[in-house]
Amino acid sequence: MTFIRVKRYLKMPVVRALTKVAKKALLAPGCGCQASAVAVRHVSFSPRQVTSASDASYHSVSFSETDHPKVLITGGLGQLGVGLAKLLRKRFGKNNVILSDIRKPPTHVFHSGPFIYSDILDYKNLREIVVNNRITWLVHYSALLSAVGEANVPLARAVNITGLHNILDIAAEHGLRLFVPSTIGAFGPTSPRNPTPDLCVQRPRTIYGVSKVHAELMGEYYHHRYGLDFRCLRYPGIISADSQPGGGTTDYAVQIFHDAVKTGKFECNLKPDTQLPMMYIDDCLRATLEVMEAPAETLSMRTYNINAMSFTPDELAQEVQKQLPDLQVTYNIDPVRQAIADSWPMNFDDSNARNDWSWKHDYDLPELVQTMLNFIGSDSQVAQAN
Ligand SMILES: NC(=O)C1=CN([C@@H]2O[C@H](COP(=O)(O)OP(=O)(O)OC[C@H]3O[C@@H](n4cnc5c(N)ncnc54)[C@H](O)[C@@H]3O)[C@@H](O)[C@H]2O)C=CC1
Ligand SMILES: CC(=O)[C@H](N)C(=O)O
Repeated sequence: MTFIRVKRYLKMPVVRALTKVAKKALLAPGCGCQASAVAVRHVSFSPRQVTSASDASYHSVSFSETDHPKVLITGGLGQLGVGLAKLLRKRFGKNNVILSDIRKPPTHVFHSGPFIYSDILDYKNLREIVVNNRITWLVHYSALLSAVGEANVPLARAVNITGLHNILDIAAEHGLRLFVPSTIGAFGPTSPRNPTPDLCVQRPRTIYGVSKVHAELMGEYYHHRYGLDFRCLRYPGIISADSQPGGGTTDYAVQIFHDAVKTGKFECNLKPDTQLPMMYIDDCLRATLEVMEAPAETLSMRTYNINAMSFTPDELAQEVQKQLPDLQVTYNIDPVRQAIADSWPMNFDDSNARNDWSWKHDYDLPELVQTMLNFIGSDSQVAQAN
């Protein structure tokens, strides 16, 4: 039994390739005891993989496409994770989707399905969760977004880059299907901005953007080198009514709705003519599920742009004013966010996603505004009644 497991383990492409590298280093001329210790330290995956050998083979062999996936969402208490868990639980069953984060979940989230503490910087804890829960899909949402990332570069580098390395290694070792979102922020001032295609110059000027280009490239590298089933969508700015954004450049497009309903006044931190690609959360989460379920042969790429609409603060304000004519909008520009927005795409070309796996958005600007106001309006009426 042990023999069979070790054989299966050695058959995993990632282990095979990494074992070769380790062997080569160990067999290099003049390589004695001391040198082998150095080699093992250099190939730092080695201790991680040796200790998880039997579990790794079990998981990679046992997953069948006809089974429901067992999903782990990291960073699940942010703007997107709770909504994604709800959608995936509807499809795969409540107990097949585990939300995780380093924050304490609100009561309604805690009672809505499995929640677990997971710090993506803690490799062993992450591995334990994947093994004990027989995880087959990993949706990696933990990140520091563009504006908060610029405010704390060392933390953004740790979470967005070191954390991603842990995720990639775990996913490769355990044969997981891995989704990592990228962003319009993975492009920079030298990228074509209107429209921005999938493949072009990517020289972002934020730690967030740099870390996301790194994630795209590392995921694709692991896919080609080790067969990791890596899938990635570049999201536009996401707009949601029942979850708050986590400190990005596109956050204004959520805040305007709350302020419009609650105070009738909104102070915008971007210039009125700053055009950015945006999407309603339901479209974003559906796209995520669709690309995760897409047959591998339909994916001509592993990283796709997706888009729904593009607008400026002025255009958004005018659309909101059609419903709430008394809304007053003023502008107080945040230079950090403005500089970031000025380097990002104005329009996103998502034709590859539309052609390859039939991506199609449901919400344009008028439907987005109507939906947001209905949701926030009814919510504030309930709050006032209570
Ligand atoms: N919301 C948006 O407009 C867009 C989001 N994305 C991407 O989608 C993903 C999810 O985004 P949001 O939910 O908006 O982000 P968010 O900022 O709202 O949430 C991120 C979560 O990561 C968690 N986190 C931070 N450090 C962690 C650690 N060490 N271990 C585990 N969790 C940790 C935080 O506690 C937080 O709950 C991110 O990767 C983001 O880059 C991409 C483009 C647009
Ligand atoms: C577009 C994003 O990635 C995010 N909302 C941000 O503004 O940082």
